[in-house]
Amino acid sequence: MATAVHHPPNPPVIYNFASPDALIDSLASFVIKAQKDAIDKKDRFTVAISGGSLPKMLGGLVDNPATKWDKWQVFYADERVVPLDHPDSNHKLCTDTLFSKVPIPSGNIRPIDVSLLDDLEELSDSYEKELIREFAQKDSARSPVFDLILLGMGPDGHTCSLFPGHELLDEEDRWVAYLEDSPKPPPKRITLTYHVLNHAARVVFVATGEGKADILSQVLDYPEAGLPASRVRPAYPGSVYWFIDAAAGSKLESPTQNL
Ligand SMILES: O=C(O)[C@H](O)[C@@H](O)[C@H](O)[C@H](O)COP(=O)(O)O
Repeated sequence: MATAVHHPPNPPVIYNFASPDALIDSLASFVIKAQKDAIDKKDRFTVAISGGSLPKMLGGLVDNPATKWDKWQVFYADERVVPLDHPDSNHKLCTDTLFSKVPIPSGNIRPIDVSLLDDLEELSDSYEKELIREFAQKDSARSPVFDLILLGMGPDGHTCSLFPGHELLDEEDRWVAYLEDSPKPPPKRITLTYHVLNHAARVVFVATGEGKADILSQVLDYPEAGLPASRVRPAYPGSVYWFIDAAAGSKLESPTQNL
């Protein structure tokens, strides 16, 4: 009987750009390539997207004829527990910044169920069920394999709503979890867990600006410190990519590549 070979995760690939504008163009090309791979294989493209500065870095997809929006199935990597038209909502941010500018069918975007805002456990369960419908039922998979997860990183090394020292860093069973004590406001959020992040085919982090330089070095040069963003290491053959600009990369010791 053949023995299963345990392959270690692929090392992070770090793409360094002279400016945010150059990054935006290359990121769009990367996303289009991932989209093509996914559609060729299964005629749909599953994407998770975070808030913060990330959505505006996807501007290269607007008016881009290669984007097949009707094939996208979009989930939120994390969401603040607020109404969808609230200024803190990641759905509102992504809609205002990106989705309102492109022909994506509204049914292809999965916001949280706002009838459950008062019950975080029910809310995160219902979002997990959305993922189960998308992945377990369509792909007959035991774990969700997103084609692409697009993430930012906060100044403390958090990603999604996974914060340093928080008990959710050890959540191994849930696909979606909730927290009521986020150190970044607002306090109530739901988030994808590492179970989901580390089963993805591709995770892309985007980090730009001098303000990210110190933490980027800690996350990438000293992964053993275990900051939340360092723990995103998709299982083989998945990969994690970092799209950074020169300012964010100014303190980095790890080797970077041009794209
Ligand atoms: O809901 C959120 O707060 C975000 O999803 C969060 O995880 C964000 O991506 C990081 O905090 C980075 O934010 P910036 O890109 O704005 O630095």
